Amino acid sequence: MRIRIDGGRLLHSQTGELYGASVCYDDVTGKITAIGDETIPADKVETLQGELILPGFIDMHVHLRDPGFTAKETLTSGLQSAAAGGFTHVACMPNTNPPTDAAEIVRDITTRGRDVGKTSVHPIACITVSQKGEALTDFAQLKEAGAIALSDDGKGVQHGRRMLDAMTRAKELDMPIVIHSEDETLSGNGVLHPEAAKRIGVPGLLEESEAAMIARDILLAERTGVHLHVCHVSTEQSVALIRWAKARGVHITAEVTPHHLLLTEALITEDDAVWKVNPPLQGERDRMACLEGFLDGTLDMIATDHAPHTVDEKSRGILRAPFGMVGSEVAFPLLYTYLVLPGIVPLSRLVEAMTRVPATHFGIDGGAMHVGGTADFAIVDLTKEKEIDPDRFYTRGRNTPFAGWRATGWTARTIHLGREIFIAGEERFI
Ligand SMILES: NC(=O)N[C@@H](CC(=O)O)C(=O)O
Ligand SMILES: [Zn+2]
Ligand SMILES: [Zn+2]
Repeated sequence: MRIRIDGGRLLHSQTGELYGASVCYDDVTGKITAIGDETIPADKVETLQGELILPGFIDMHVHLRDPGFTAKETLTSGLQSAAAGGFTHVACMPNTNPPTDAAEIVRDITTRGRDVGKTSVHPIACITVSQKGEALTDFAQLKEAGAIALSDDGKGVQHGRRMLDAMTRAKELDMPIVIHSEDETLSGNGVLHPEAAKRIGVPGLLEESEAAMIARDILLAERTGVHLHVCHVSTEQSVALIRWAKARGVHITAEVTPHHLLLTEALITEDDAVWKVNPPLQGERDRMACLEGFLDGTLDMIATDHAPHTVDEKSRGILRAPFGMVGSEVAFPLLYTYLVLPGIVPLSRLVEAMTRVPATHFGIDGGAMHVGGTADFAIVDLTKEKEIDPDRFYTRGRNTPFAGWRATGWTARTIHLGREIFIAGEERFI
C-alpha cells in the first residue's frame, strides 16, 4: 500500500530550511516512493498539522542491558524507548552479562531485537574477552555474526600494545574501534569532576584521564589507519586533540552526549546519584568547548549513551551508585529546546548529527530522505511543550537529571521501514 503523508514539513538537506511537502512511501517495500505535493497518487492519505518529518534518528551508543541486567532494561523496553525517542537505529554496547564477546551473543541480540519489531539494533562487540582488557576476541567471527563495531565501553583498554594489536586487526577487517577513553591510572576510584567531588566529599575523577587516552589512541589510529570512534567526549582537551587528529588526516570520528552539552559539574550540590555519569559532568569551559566542537564538526554526532539503572541502584548515593543516565526519549526534545530554539545550534546541524552523519560513518542504511531511500521517519511535534516525567518513560530506567525540565520537540510517531513503530501515547508493553 502506498501511504502519503500531507501537511508535514521537511528539512532541506542543502539549505537547511524547512519546507512543506508530502511524502509517499510503500509499507511493503519500506521505501520512499515520492516526495512532492498532494497530487501524488496514494492508497491512503494521512494529514499532519505542520509536524516535522525528519529521517529516523540513529544513536550509536546505548546500553540495552540484555542479556544479564534485565532489571535495568530489556531489549524490548530499550528498543521501545528508542522508538519513542524517534530513533530507527541504535547500536548497543557490549557490557552485558555475558558480555558480547562471542558470535552467538551477537546473533542472539540481533535476532531477539528483530523480534521486538521496533527500532533496529546493531550490536557492538567486545574488543577483549569478557572486557578484561587481555585476550582479543575473534573479530572476524564477530563481524560475520553482524557486529557493527568493536568496543570495551564501560572501561577503556588500558594496555597500549594490546590496543595497537586490536586496531591492526580491526583495520584488516574494516571494523571501527569505538573507545571509552579513560586512563584508569589517572581516573582511579574517582566519581565526579574534582570540583564537585570536593563539594560532595567523594573522590574526584581527573579530567585528564579522558584526553590522555584519546591522545594514545589517536597515535595508534594514525599508525594503523583504523576508523577510530571516540565515545562521549566531555573535555576541552579531548576536543582539541580530536581537532588536531582530523587536521592530520587521521580516520577519527567522535560523539557528544546531550548531558555533556547541557549540564556541568556546578549543578551538583547534593549527594544525588542522578548526577553520576562517566565521563563525569565537567566544567563550563569544557561544555563550551564541546559545543564549539559540535558546531564545527570536530564532534561529528550526537549519541545518548543511554545507560539505564534501577531506582534501587541509583538510590545508593554518589559514591556507591553506578554511573549512567537514560537518554533515548529526551535527547531530541532537550537539544531542540535548549540549543536550537535559543539559536545556539542550527536545526540542520542537530538533525544531521542524529541522522546522516552516524549513518555515513557506520554504514547504516538510513539517515536521509530521498526517493528510493528507506521509509524511516521521526515525526516531531514542535508545538507541544511538556515537563520531563521519568514515570512516563518507556525505558525501565528512571535515572535522569532532566526530570522536571520543560521541553518541546517530542516525537509524535516513528516509522521504520514503512512500518509504524511508535505512536505517542501508546501503551508500554513492559
Ligand atoms: N556512561 C555511563 O556512565 N555508564 C555506562 C558505561 C559507559 O558508557 O562508559 C553504563 O554502562 O552504565
Ligand atoms: Zn563509556
Ligand atoms: Zn556507554
